[in-house]
Amino acid sequence: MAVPTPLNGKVIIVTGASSGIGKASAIALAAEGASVIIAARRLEKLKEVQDEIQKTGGRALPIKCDVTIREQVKSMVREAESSYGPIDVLVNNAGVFYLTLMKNLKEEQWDETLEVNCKGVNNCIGAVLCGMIDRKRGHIVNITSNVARKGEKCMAVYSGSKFYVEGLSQSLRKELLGTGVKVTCIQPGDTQTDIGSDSNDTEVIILIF
Ligand SMILES: NC(=O)C1=CN([C@@H]2O[C@H](COP(=O)(O)OP(=O)(O)OC[C@H]3O[C@@H](n4cnc5c(N)ncnc54)[C@H](OP(=O)(O)O)[C@@H]3O)[C@@H](O)[C@H]2O)C=CC1
Ligand SMILES: N[C@@H](C=O)C(=O)O
Repeated sequence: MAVPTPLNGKVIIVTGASSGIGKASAIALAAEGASVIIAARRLEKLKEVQDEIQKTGGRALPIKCDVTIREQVKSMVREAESSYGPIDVLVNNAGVFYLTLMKNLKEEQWDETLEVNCKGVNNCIGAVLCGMIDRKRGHIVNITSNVARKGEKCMAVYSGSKFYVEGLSQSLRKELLGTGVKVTCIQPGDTQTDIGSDSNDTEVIILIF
């Protein structure tokens, strides 16, 4: 007989679940009995994660979604709810990271970092929040970073983007007091994933390696 767990039957969205921390989190949550919606841009990778979850008897629904595009996020949440029911937990994990010195003006990387790490978080929260408030329950989990509380060189824009999420979370937590909706930030330590592998600031690469 299956042992009941606190996550049994919960409906949980994990963004950025096609690799790294999001993928590992989705697999772990499904193993605890949650129905997991796995969202990211690379559908083929999401399907591999779904296969891995289903092989051990878990439930996972892959949905292609770019968190920077608000309409795609709303549609992902609609599809998730029509398949699995109301969202209990949103894990805002999708993120990008470039190691770069600000003076080297990697402007496209700055913009992408803010689009994904800040606006993507707004879009995802915006798509689930009213439903959670109406149901008087829900949990928003934001993946930030150690550099969300203390800056480090070569990470100015990334660190700023994660400070943003910490600030948003503190304010939202106060705004939601008494509603039954919780907000949590998690600051993972350094984890070996593909993040940062597209960094191409040669000065940083020379500095670090
Ligand atoms: N690794 C580490 O040391 C640490 C990581 N973190 C944070 O953890 C989170 C996960 O990072 P990690 O697992 O390391 O990195 P990965 O690069 O392995 O994962 C990042 C995920 O984000 C997704 N993603 C990126 N852009 C978008 C987008 N526009 N829309 C939807 N999904 C997107 C990617 O999927 P796809 O490309 O398929 O869209 C991918 O699944 C990030 O927020 C990161 O800042 C925090 C502290 C330490
Ligand atoms: N390693 C950094 C990015 O992934 C971090 O600690 O946030």
